[in-house]
Amino acid sequence: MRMEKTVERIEKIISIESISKEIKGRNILKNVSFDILRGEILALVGPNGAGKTTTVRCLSGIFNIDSGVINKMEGLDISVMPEKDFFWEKYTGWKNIKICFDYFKGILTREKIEYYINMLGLSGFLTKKVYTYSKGTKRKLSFVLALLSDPDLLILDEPMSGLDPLSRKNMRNLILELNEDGKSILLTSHDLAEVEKLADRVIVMKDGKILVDNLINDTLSKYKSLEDLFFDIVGRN
Ligand SMILES: Nc1ncnc2c1ncn2[C@@H]1O[C@H](COP(=O)(O)OP(=O)(O)OP(=O)(O)O)[C@@H](O)[C@H]1O
Repeated sequence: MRMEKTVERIEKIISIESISKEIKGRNILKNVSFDILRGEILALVGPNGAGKTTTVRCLSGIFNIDSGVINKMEGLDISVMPEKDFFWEKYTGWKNIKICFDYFKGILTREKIEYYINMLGLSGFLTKKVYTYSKGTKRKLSFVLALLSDPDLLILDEPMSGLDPLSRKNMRNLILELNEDGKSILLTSHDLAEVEKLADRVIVMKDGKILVDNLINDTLSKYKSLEDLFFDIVGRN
């Protein structure tokens, strides 16, 4: 994980205390607790079905929690890039951006939006209708839409799925830039090499529970890579 960065580890912007969520009679989240700290890039990893997206949905208010508490700092602006893209598919990329831009009353300048679009290599696609986009291009548009509210906390649910290697690198650089500009970031990913490059802290989930919280370089240094640690911890539990 990133060695060179000093994160202010004091200010909790979100505190999740023992949340549980049942869906269709199954306990999907079981007493999940963790904090999100200002200025950090926090990654949530875990096998398929671990409960990462459910956690994100509880945080963003799409799901109500059955028990526990989510304390958010007052005035905190949160934006979510959902796992499943949501667009007006019959409109062009530009029109989708315009609708969200107007909704957020143009908080971001046009220059800034164009910068994001160029960083992600999206400019050539925006005059085309969204239903014609590939999976990766949709992810890039979804990312831009999530940025239009200029949030304090950006929640990215598998932002890089379907992206080619160059697009991944560009998105990674943009995430790092956004973080340097002061945004806190929570992301989920299956790409552990990518997580190692991005995250300040990693949480490992499985079966609706947290196996490891606060995974930082000290713990990781005992392993060759985050992937090795993941196989060890997830395999044992
Ligand atoms: N709407 C739903 N109806 C029924 N089961 C659901 C629903 N949403 C989630 N689940 C179940 O909850 C569990 C956790 O799913 P979730 O999508 O949160 O996991 P995940 O860690 O994000 O997985 P993945 O890595 O595959 O995206 C899974 O067993 C899933 O089948």
